[in-house]
Amino acid sequence: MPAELRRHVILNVNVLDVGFTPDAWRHNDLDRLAFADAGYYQRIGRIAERGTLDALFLADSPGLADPRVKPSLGLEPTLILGAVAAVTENLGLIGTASSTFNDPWELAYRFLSLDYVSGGRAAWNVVTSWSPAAAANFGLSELPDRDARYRRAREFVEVVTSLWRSANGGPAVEYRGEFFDISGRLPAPVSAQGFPLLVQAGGSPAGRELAGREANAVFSAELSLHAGIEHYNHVKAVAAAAGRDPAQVKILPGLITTIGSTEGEARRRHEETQALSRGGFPLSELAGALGVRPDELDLDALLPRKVLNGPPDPAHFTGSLGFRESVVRLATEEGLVVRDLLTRLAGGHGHRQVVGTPEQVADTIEQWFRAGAADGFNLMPDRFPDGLEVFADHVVPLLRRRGLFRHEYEDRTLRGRLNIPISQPAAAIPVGS
Ligand SMILES: Cc1cc2nc3c(=O)[nH]c(=O)nc-3n(C[C@H](O)[C@H](O)[C@H](O)COP(=O)(O)O)c2cc1C
Repeated sequence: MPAELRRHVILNVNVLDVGFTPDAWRHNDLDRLAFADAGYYQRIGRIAERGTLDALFLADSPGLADPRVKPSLGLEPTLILGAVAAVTENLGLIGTASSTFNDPWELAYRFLSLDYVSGGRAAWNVVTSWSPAAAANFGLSELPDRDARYRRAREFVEVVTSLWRSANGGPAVEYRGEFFDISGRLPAPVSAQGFPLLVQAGGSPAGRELAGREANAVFSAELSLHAGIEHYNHVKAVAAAAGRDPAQVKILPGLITTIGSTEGEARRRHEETQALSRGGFPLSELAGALGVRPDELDLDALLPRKVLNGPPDPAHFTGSLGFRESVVRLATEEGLVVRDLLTRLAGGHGHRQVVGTPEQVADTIEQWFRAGAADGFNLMPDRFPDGLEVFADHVVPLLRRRGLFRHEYEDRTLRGRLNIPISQPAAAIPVGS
């Protein structure tokens, strides 16, 4: 099929906890520990496949979150994705793993094995992470600064992709870098799609650079169409400058959805979840994302100058610069006081949110896709599983009718569906250039 006929919106479902509104776990209808059960992900995977979604996406934070904020248990993503693979046939499987903490050989082995057993459906989402608690779990006294994390990420990606290419008789890897010194090859077989796709999340300049040079897809956080277009064009331009086809890097912002059969019903559902919030948490989360203390934010005032001037020390502010920029831009463009900003962010996630009917959700998706702000979305339903069910059963048919989404899976591998063939090995890029 010609490439232009295959071009449609890419839709992944991002499964975090019991849903994306921060206090969804307090809802009486939900099992707050459901996400500590592999069957939970399998049920969601089946719904996603019913809606012919591209992939199920899992974040990862290899450290304990504050249990006073929400239930803090997690299961390792590639293992859960293996369980989802067992009950699905086509759904892609995207797992997040940090390049700051893992070992590249071990990670390459784990993801290629997942890719093989799933029939070529896996992707690795590379992140550089932000949590000092996670760093301590890996024996680091502090989180390395952003520059060092991204230097390591570039080497890590190069080693992992070289190892994937070494599988099944490919060339052995001889790598000497600032962080890794490796002679090796992988014992795993190549998969039906060759090896996993590479996704990236992190919107700082270094993050966008890594994405444009290496990634097949980017999970971004964008609140306005204008910012979305800018990010989209930036990453595509980096890809072109690196000698890549810009169409080979797909931009997928997060999209939080609260859907009702009428706008009023959607609003009531949204307000019901908001009402579960017990204060404190959203403000502390926003403060952390901005790099200030909660008491430095006045609920009835605009963001303070200190915030607008940038993070106190960009090298040591450990949060995501991409998230931060997205939130500050929204507040300044729309003149929001902190209280209104918190409502708009539903907890400081920095992702676009739609509360409305299936038509309104489809309209947003179509608008961003046609405006060149997104190749698709990482969907973040307010609650699972019903938030995804209503998307699969009511939004997907609308997108199909508009010619924006597939009616059935056209290829069993993720690479085939996204039309991303394996490229020749890229020319080596000197570290730090
Ligand atoms: C959309 C998005 C999703 C992210 N998901 C994760 C994740 O699952 N696990 C993690 O450790 N870090 C995650 N990060 C955080 C980044 O890895 C981290 O903040 C890092 O410092 C780089 O972000 P930056 O380039 O935006 O500054 C995510 C960041 C963004 C923007």
